[in-house]
Amino acid sequence: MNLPSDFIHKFQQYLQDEADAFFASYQVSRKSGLRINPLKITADEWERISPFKLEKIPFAQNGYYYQADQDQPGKHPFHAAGLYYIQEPSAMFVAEQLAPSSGEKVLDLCAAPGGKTTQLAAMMNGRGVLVANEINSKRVKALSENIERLGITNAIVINETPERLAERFQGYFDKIIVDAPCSGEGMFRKDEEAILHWSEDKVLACANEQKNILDAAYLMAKPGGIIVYSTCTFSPEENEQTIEAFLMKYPDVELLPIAKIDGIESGRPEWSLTKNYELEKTARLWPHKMSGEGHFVAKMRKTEDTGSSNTNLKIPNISKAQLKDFQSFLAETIKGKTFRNFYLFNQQLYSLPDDCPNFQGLRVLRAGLHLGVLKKNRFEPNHSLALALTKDDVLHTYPLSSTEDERWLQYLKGETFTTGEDRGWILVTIDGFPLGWGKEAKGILKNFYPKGLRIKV
Ligand SMILES: C[S@@+](CC[C@H](N)C(=O)[O-])C[C@H]1O[C@@H](n2cnc3c(N)ncnc32)[C@H](O)[C@@H]1O
Repeated sequence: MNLPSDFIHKFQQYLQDEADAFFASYQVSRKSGLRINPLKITADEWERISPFKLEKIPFAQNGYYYQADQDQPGKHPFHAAGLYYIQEPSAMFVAEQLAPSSGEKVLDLCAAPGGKTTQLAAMMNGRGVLVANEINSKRVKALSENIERLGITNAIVINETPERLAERFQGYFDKIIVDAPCSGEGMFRKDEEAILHWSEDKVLACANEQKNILDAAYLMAKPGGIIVYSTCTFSPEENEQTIEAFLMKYPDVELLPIAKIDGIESGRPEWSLTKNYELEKTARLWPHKMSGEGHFVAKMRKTEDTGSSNTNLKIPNISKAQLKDFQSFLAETIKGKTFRNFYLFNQQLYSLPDDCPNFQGLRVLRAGLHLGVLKKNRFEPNHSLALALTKDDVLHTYPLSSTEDERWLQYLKGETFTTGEDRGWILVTIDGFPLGWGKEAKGILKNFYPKGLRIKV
């Protein structure tokens, strides 16, 4: 791998004796990670059924290293069933620092494709409000799909600039992650493009952008609210110096300590412009000190009250009579599970989180749980609903096995099945975990796995 010469020169200066070990890490193959989804499976159950050779990641609850030369977890049907999220190991450390609780109001400001969002959602366990925002209109679609796949029911996916979001969510959030766009020096092993696009100008441009994004995050935090800032780059301009500038601009913000475990080190106060020794509290994950690509993380608390702008949405916005076809679907398909906070938008029916904020007028891709669509005299369930259920929530399943035959592959390709029965909506499962819907009539199970997700033949 050919590292940019300016990059080598820069880190020889910064790292001195350590520089050779740092550069050598770029020549070693990287370790891949996956994080299991506790919304669907416990660690014990996963360790019993895992088809992959795994090793625990010490600093991330639910995180495992896998052997990329032996296994392809992205192609296993458990991936389509949302049992795990494939994530770079050191990235898993970031959301652990925010550690939201059930019921809190949480923002992931730069969220796509959803690594941190899905981790935060698992910690929130379906309660509270999780706003996942992504500025890029293509990347936000992948974010929305990942939220669906993992069965997350309390997220609102938004495609706005941080500034526009801040106008609407002033003083609203208990906890915010700013996983900032950066020069990606920790991506060099994974992505040659990151090397080609790197320059010192890019580092400085990213540092400017990061400061603007943090301004918006500051406005959106409640008094007492926590902001976790992270990058996957090493340049001090985007890390210690970005936080240094933030602390100088907002004197009410205080840095909070991060536990330095398992090879994780302190940030480098000596790399800040004012040698602010508080920056010792930040964390650096170095690829030559732990198994992962590297990250910088800072955890802060805002103390001042800077006003608030959001009000709750008025829900439900739909009458009991309009819900008639949905109620018939529930009676015929679902057992022992209720839904609330109904919200109808263009005939699409959602179940919103409790205390849902007013998102009207913003570009929203997904709000809470997408239940389905009200068609003329019938209700058609959405794929999101299938992935948010368990096999025990429904009257009928069509069980597929990941080991016995390849019918799961036929299902993911969109094929129909002959069942000989006529039971209506059926939850198709893989080893007991929902994969999607099928509709059975006159002995044929029609495939409702979304066309955009199907495996191409
Ligand atoms: C490091 S990535 C986020 C990764 C994500 N948090 C995850 O864990 O999967 C940074 C994101 O910031 C977005 N971004 C780029 N410029 C931005 C800006 N000016 N404001 C907010 N987000 C921006 C990028 O599109 C990108 O998706």
